[in-house]
Amino acid sequence: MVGKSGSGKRVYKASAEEYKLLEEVGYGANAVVYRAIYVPSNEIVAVKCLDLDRCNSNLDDIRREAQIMKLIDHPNLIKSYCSFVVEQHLWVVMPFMSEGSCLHLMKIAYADGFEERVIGSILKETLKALEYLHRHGHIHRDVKAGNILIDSPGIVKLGDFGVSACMFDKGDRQRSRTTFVGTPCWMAPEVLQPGAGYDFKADIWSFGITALELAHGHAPFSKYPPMKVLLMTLQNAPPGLDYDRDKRFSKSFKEMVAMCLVKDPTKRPTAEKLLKHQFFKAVKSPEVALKKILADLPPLWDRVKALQLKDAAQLALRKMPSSEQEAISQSEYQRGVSAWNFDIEDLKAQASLIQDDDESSEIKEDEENAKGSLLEKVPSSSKCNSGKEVLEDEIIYRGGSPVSDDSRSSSMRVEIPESSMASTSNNTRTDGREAKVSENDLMLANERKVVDSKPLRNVADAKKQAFSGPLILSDREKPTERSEAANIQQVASRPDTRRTTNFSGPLSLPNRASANSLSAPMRSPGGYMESMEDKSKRNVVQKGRFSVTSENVDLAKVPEIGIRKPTQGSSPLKKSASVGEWRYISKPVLAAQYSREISNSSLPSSAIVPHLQNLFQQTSFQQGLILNLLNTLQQNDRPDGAQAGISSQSHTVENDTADSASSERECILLIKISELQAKMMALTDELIGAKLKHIQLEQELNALYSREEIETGNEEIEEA
Ligand SMILES: Nc1ncnc2c1ncn2[C@@H]1O[C@H](COP(=O)(O)OP(=O)(O)OP(=O)(O)O)[C@@H](O)[C@H]1O
Repeated sequence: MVGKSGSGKRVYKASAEEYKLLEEVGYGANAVVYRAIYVPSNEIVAVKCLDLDRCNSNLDDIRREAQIMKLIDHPNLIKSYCSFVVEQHLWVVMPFMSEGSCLHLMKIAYADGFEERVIGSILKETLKALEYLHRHGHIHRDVKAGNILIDSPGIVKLGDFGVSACMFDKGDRQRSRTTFVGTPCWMAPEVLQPGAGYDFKADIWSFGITALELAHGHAPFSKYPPMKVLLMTLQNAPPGLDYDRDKRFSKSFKEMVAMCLVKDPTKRPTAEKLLKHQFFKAVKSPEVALKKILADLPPLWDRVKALQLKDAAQLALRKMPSSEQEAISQSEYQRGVSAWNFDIEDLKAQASLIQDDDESSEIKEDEENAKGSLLEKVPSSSKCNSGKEVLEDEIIYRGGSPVSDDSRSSSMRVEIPESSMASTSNNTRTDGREAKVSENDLMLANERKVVDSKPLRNVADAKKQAFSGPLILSDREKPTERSEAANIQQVASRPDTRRTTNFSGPLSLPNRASANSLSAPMRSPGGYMESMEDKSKRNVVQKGRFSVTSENVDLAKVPEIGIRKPTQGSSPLKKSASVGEWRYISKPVLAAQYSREISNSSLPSSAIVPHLQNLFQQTSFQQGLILNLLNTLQQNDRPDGAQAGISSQSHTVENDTADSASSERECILLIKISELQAKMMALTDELIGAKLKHIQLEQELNALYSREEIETGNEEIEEA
């Protein structure tokens, strides 16, 4: 089997042996992307390795989709040269976009977003791609900065079309799919609204969100937990560029964004019409507009590594036993990974976790700006904690409204078996490679490390991993069998990071356990529209798990960074097969080993980061344990006898003294721990900065060397 390049001249063989995978240049919810060499012609290409196991799809359908991707022919769309199956992966060969995605660019160098002229140029190219797709009856459904790819010297292409996340649901697959996939921040309200159905105008909404993302460096609401974003998208006024706050942007840009972000899809312009908007008239060609932002950047793979390291460090720092799910989901969410499987039970559970103590100004601004019609129906005092009610009203009941046409509804509705709910295991990286940062990753050399198809085999290995440990800190293993008492006990034994900031009063239990134990089944008909011609055909918003996928960072690996790799199963932190479940193995022996290794070696500063992370994790974990012990002490000493077997009479003066002494100790410990945390964060930031600087210096040095070599060569020639 062979494929052809866009020009129709080059032929690509559909066989893994013909491709040499080089560095990892990107990762998404379902795929890892590599720079690769097409051996027969020595050409650089990109190979996207899509994990079919995670797609929950019929192979023929995926093949058909890949064919569609091959047929696409537009300068602003990434087309595939060919695709083929390697074990449980689909390899899609496509042009290599040397500057990566706009999201990567922002993360590495433009955290606050791009200048308007850059944005205009990127958006115009993207819009041309959308216009082409829509004209041909396709909806992209995943327009976002992470899917807008750039090649030097400024070619902009929309990617992730056709294969990503098995977006094209047709025929049988529509019925068999058990997850509703999308990237919440970018999703149009009608997409989130079960039963509403949607068409190509959903792309225009996502396009508007992408404009905001490029302007601010992040999508609106990205700091909120995912389920809150769903509610906010449905209930709040649409986000937009603020006329005062976003002074640096022109009126026409603001207008253009506002046109896209209208809740009623029929009122949004088509891509064709939008292209004629005033804003796009003055836009320069991307080669000119993007030149400045692409200058002086390290190679894509080094950027990706740096980002991975940063992500890993951030997650590790935030990672605490009871907040691991929030940390991961938040990270994924902010990255805009499109693998969110919505499950109302989990949504309800998450809703109960929403707190109004968000500190970021963005969140406050968002809340101030939010003048949602539906939200107004909810008493303000209960908005946050009543997320559950809001969900029930707005999602469950509306979503569950019966579809009158029985035959249609039977083909639309999908009820996920309990087993599949329990087995949603998306925690391993999509290609099965050890996530993120390995010892090699930490080496800053510009060596081009060649990888083979080993990562694909590792998937199976990763899945086979037995996760066991003496201390199980998850309450999710058997939700239906667990008693409330057991929940409480388990939660009591689980440290909660939020407590660390609360230095006074008794340590309260989080409500996650009870929230998570909600188990009422829910079905939800929903709406996808396949194409413009197919508007009447309603698709399924299926029940699935609100699954947290952490392909981006495998925290289980973080403690291993920079040290000898422990044997399988000996990592102190393991992911279990079920979502969000973590098991901790407290191992002082490992800690001792780490410190021995650190002190015995002259490691470069970059290699120390992971050790710091590890120390930090251990500290956090110990902190959790201390808190739990203190909590248990407090509960046992409580005078009201609420705890079994304790009577008020037993509360003596000694107990009072012990109480105050222990709470004093608790305070001191907590303060110390917080100080340690702050120091660790500062150190990690510093080291990451140093690493990036190192890369840059190395490049400069290399350039100097080669210049010198050339000069010496010239001199020799002259002398000769
Ligand atoms: N052709 C390419 N050249 C260079 N980098 C690429 C290419 N294709 C994809 N990437 C990088 O890989 C990342 C992931 O790819 P992609 O979005 O296709 O995967 P995915 O699993 O579908 O992700 P998502 O979760 O965003 O849907 C992109 O964000 C981009 O940074």
